[in-house]
Amino acid sequence: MADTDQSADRALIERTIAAIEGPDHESSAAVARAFDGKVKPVRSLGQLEALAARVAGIQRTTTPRVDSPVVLVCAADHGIARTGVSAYPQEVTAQMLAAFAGGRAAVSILAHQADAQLVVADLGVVEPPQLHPTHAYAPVLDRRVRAGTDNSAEGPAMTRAEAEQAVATGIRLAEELVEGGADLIALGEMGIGSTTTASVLTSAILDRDPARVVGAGTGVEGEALAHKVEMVDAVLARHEDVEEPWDVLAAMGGLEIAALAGVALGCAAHRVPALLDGFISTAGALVAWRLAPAAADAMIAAHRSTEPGHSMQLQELGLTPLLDLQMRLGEASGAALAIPLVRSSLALLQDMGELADLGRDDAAPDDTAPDDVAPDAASPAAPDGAPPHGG
Ligand SMILES: O=C(O)c1ccc[n+]([C@@H]2O[C@H](COP(=O)([O-])O)[C@@H](O)[C@H]2O)c1
Ligand SMILES: Cc1cc2nc[nH]c2cc1C
Repeated sequence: MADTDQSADRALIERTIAAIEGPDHESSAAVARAFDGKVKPVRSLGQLEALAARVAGIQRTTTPRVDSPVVLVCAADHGIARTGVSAYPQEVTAQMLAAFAGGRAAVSILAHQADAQLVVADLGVVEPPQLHPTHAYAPVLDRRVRAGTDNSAEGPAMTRAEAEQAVATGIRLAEELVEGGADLIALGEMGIGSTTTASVLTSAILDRDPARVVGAGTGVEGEALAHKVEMVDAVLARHEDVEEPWDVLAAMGGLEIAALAGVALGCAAHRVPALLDGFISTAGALVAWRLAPAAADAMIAAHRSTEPGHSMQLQELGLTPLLDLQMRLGEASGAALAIPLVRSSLALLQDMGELADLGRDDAAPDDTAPDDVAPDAASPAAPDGAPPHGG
């Protein structure tokens, strides 16, 4: 890559991080108060009220809207996948890209149900998919940084310049979507072997025991699961001296996770809610938070994946998931499912009647404090100290 491209990537990343101003708590509080005046018992819409208040804070308006949601699936391959850590072979990544584009994958159906546009971005699948005219349901954007990462148990997954390029590519994707009118972006991913990479990053960034972080992924059990934990241990041991966040990302990978970190940063800078899917998408969110803690204020957790590390990530980011359906599919399926919930919360805010109009004067208690209604909206703690690999 030319030096000029590299410095353009760095400048974009710096500019984006500097533009993140955090949520508007006054808009959140105003929305919470507005809900207290609606025709219902106070706080009876539970998390839906907090959800609308959070979107209001992110969009910095008392009239939040989600009219043009986009489901973005970032895809790439992982060198570590060739060490027997997944229940499926690597070529499935490219095959699934064709399935997304053909409109028959789970996320194709769920994005359609949610009236959301599906966009797929190839950050570095080993063999790009063969697409035909019938693959017209969703575009597959060529944003390839390289053809898959290297095996992180043997060396760095990628160079630091490639990690920066992948993050900058994610920022550019978010910017293009926002320029095209997207007012919410659902973050999803596809890549065989990615739960191993996400486990490595989560263990490193949160300083957790890999044995407690690693889960079944696509369905590894028994001895295969023990081998997966050993591989995560091996990657962490191979890079035990790496601490600075960018070096952690480059050493451990992956390309789509780096891009999703960039998308999360871009969303935060452009006041667009980033609706997180499962364990791998949230690994991208964790990287974004590590680079810019305030980016977490623009995130909404769609669901809780069955991967044990996902709950650890969400806790650290201060996020309460909207759904818990024991899903572990990825590809933005859980995020797509939560889009109608977000829209419903905003429709309730906009269209419900007022208790006052019923002639009641016990409408709204005057003790409403923003912290009461949006437990989720509190800023998560900035990463403190210098955990191993955490920088
Ligand atoms: O989102 C999740 O929480 C999730 C949990 C388990 C598996 N996945 C999906 O499965 C793939 C990774 O699983 P694996 O076993 O190959 O590491 C990848 O394509 C993900 O989209 C996703
Ligand atoms: C078939 C299949 C579909 C997926 N979608 C997301 N990750 C996936 C992994 C596999 C194996």
